[in-house]
Amino acid sequence: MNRPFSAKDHLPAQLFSVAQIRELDRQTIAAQGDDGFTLMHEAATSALSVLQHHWVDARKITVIAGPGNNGGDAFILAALAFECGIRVRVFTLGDLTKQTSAAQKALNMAVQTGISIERLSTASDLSGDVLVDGLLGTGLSSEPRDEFAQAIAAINAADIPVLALDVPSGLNADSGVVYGPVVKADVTITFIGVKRGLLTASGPDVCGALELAELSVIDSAHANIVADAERISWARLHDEMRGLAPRRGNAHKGHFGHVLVIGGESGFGGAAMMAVEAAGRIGAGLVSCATRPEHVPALLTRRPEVMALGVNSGLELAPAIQRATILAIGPGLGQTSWSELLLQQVLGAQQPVVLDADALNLLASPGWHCEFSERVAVLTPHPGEAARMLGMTVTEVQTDRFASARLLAQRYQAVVVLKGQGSLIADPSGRVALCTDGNPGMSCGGMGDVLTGVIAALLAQGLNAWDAACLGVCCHSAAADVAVADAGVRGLLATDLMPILRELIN
Ligand SMILES: NC(=O)C1=CN([C@@H]2O[C@H](COP(=O)(O)OP(=O)(O)OC[C@H]3O[C@@H](n4cnc5c(N)ncnc54)[C@H](OP(=O)(O)O)[C@@H]3O)[C@@H](O)[C@H]2O)[C@@H](O)CC1
Ligand SMILES: Nc1ncnc2c1ncn2[C@@H]1O[C@H](COP(=O)(O)OP(=O)(O)O)[C@@H](O)[C@H]1O
Ligand SMILES: [K+]
Repeated sequence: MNRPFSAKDHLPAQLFSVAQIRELDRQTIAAQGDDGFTLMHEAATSALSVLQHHWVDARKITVIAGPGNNGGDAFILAALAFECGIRVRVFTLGDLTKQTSAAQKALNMAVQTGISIERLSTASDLSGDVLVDGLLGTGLSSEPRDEFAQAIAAINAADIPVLALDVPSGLNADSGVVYGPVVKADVTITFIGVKRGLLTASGPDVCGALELAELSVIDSAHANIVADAERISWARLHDEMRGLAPRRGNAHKGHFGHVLVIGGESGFGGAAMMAVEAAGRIGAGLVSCATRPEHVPALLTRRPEVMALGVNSGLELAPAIQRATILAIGPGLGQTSWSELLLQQVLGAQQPVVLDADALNLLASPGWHCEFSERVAVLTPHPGEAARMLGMTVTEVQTDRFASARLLAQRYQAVVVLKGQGSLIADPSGRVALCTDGNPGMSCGGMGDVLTGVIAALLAQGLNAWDAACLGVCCHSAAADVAVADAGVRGLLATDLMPILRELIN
């Protein structure tokens, strides 16, 4: 098996909000005692070396510079490239009378080298070996306005590799949201720290290869500012030994917990079966399943190891709950009176619990809200479920995934996994981790059910809610990455992950 390696593992663990980056920026510039030109020069220097590293043969580049400091970076890069013997064309856009003094100096530096500086228009010829996108950085405030939108479209249409400075123009680097047109970069060199939005929602779709130049940010600034979120991946957690301890020889099944999966209303039996199988493959000592009786034969045929309980009225559930050490409810649960009766009993029990899918939809409905401050609980909503739980639209949830995950964790007093590209794990104290594993092959039915089983089995083996959620999300996503490595993303099935989960967890 290929060792799963996140393409993001060269990046540090610390992820920052844009406000934090601006503060690191501000404190460093204050200490340097200038208007920011020194830091800008350093940013441009590192960007040029990234350009030359990725495009060794680049002899002719076109630089597109906006009116802000992102444009400032671009002007200096143009000047430095010219001095290295690269042919450079620079196009500008926007109101340059609004330039900061650092950006003005940057423009002057480019002018003084003798580079031709032109206004970008629809007739401009975007040619060369590389396009440098210095249009908009962290200062983007909304959907790119007219001429910026046209410029972005022209950059994307040019069919020339793009190096984005700091942020692909049009991407909100704080949230990962794209409001409208956005540059699709081949490489993004981001400055000072990794902005959290580059790694979640649409961020990874437009950054291309992401590189970081930390620049000479002063130590005292870093000491004052605690990163907003932590980047995690399977390889990182594994290297830091944040997983399960090796089993001792004298172990028995009672040491590894008993997961009871509850779900599988008529027509949805497979969901519960997938959670069951994943829990087994991650190493739960025992796995039971309470489901509609009609699903029991199929379940036992696929997995005779499971203890299958056919539940009709719902009242048969109590003894099974008593025997379990971990409850996992939701996969295929439905929202019928049967589902409600099962959920009620789970909410009345004490064991650590994983809640997913329809269990979350029920929790979101009137009269069902509850908090888990007295109980170990992991909630795993996708953005649609999160929207129902927060009384928002999906767009509102995604507009600030970090805030949405934190709000849910706080409201439910539980660890929350907000799923989707760049899955977030949040706890009630506001701590957030972002998983950089995973791929769009996972956008298929049943993937979430597998995750439920994975997290339940990690709880069963003694991890706390935070560690089980972080390790579970990374293991699940890394398994999907292994699964698509040779065969591609289309056609991945949730059950394809099962044997890989087993190899990874060992
Ligand atoms: N020394 C330093 O400070 C360092 C800074 N660094 C660099 O600075 C960048 C941040 O610079 P920044 O704050 O000037 O913002 P930036 O991204 O250039 O955009 C602002 C301009 O865009 C415009 N604009 C905004 N929204 C728009 C829209 N929707 N559609 C159209 N236009 C829009 C806005 O105009 P306004 O809306 O105000 O009229 C304004 O003119 C950062 O990403 C990094 O690259 C690094 O070099 C490290 C050192
Ligand atoms: N594009 C993607 N990139 C990374 N992970 C993804 C992507 N699409 C889906 N996933 C992951 O796949 C799983 C899908 O879960 P969910 O939507 O609950 O599926 P289901 O309800 O069908 O079981 C989640 O863990 C989610 O994070
Ligand atoms: K940019």
